[in-house]
Amino acid sequence: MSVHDDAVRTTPLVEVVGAVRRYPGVVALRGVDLTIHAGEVLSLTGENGSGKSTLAKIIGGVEQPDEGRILVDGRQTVITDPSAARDLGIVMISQELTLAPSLTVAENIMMGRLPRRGGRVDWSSARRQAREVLDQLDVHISVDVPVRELSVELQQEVEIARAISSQARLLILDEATSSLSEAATDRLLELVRLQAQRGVAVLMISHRMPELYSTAQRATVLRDGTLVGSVPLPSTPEAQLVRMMVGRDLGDYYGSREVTIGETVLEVDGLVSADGEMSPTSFTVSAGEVLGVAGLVGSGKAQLAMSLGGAIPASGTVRVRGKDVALGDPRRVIAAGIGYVPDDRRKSALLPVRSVSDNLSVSWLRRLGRGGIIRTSVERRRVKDAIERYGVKTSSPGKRITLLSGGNQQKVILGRTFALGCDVYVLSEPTRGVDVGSKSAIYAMLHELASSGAAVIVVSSELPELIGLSDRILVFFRGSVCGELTGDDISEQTIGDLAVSGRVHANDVLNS
Ligand SMILES: Nc1ncnc2c1ncn2[C@@H]1O[C@H](COP(=O)(O)OP(=O)(O)OP(=O)(O)O)[C@@H](O)[C@H]1O
Repeated sequence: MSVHDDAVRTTPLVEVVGAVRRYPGVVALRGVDLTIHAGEVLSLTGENGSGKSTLAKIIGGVEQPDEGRILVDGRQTVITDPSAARDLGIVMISQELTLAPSLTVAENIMMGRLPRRGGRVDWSSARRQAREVLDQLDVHISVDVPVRELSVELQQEVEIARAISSQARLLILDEATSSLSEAATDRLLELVRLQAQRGVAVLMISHRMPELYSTAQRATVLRDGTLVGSVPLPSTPEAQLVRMMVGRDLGDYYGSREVTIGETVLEVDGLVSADGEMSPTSFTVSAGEVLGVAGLVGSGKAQLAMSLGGAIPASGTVRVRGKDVALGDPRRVIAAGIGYVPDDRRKSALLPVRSVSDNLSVSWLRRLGRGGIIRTSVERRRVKDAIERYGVKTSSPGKRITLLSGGNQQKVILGRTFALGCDVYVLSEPTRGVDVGSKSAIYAMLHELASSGAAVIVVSSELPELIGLSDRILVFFRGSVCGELTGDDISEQTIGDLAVSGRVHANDVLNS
């Protein structure tokens, strides 16, 4: 008998009964129940804004329910704050990093439970324990460097190391894999399975279906703050789970369009990123074409998007409809007709203290400019149209953007960029954090942009998405393009081989 079979017969580790959470203008949870047992991996799924993070925060002590009860080991409990949750063995890892940037890796991992000897902190033991847990995660960094010197991905790994080493009884992962590389994601999921075998309960929020199907034993589905139901995994077909989430069949998920490739719109010649991570790169993209860009983390694909979007210094030639684009300056890049969506929305795309409305209109105003004279009624209508068109879930256009759920923030960024009427769109990880239903709507919009004559570049680490959308795919390996695929040559196998080794293996037959 598995730990899971055992678990479901016993008292749940955590039980939420009738949770209600209201925010100004929105009821995020409307009486939701959830149970999770020791040794179980439970996936919490649902569309953007359906209440998943709110429920996770209630269990993690970050938010208090307005109504409802929480039972831990069958006993009613008030989880007043995250430290009370930690005392109960509940540890949450979210997308927002909670590390102390000026402290070292070891200090962060061991924070709050530094080993002592003779009344003093035993630093050598602390460093050794931190090292051991990083080794488990296969993360090879010095435990003595301050966390602020690490990349976002490595910081996320330190966060995970801290949670894993804290002897948690319930681990909550709120889209914890979204900024991890493929390899790091695989390692984390393996560790999740291992923790569950040891009796730890794991509550996992992710919009990536393959992750849920490979790791969770059950899915609890929320829609608009209500519980739709719980189903076993992996035996529940994906289409059924999606229907529970979005309330309808998604049909032709990636969509399609009549591909009419027109004249060359974008010419890239010898483009090099100043950080040296991308070697000279040349290609063209035509009107009506969707060009996919694949590659592992660190392959140079992110530098391509950032260089084209003006987010990092770069040299070489980029032309839009024959006109040179000034590189390294986001404003001039937009003015030259390139709409860019970066992958790190929190850092570089949002105006965090401003409203949904301001965040939607910021780039229109920049592009339309006209001395800053825009009639507010016109702008209000544009904002309202964009909210409807892109399915942004917000109680009002005046709501502060950071109070929207993560996926809805992403839809605002895409919406404002799509509305620019550019010749070229460069979209880096466009559907990160976006739910399945909205992904499908975004794919339809990408087809629409291409059909209307734009040249679209999609940089993505999700292969099914790239394959479903692209007419042609460039694969990066160690800083350069190592392959260009079209038609039947496009497959997960060929892209994967090129991305990992820079070449196609003998058993992948390429049409030459
Ligand atoms: N602090 C807050 N103030 C106001 N509204 C909030 C706040 N936090 C969340 N909300 C709203 O509550 C609803 C549920 O948000 P929540 O973040 O729980 O959704 P989610 O299912 O996790 O979405 P996603 O998949 O996009 O992360 C949304 O409408 C959101 O805008």
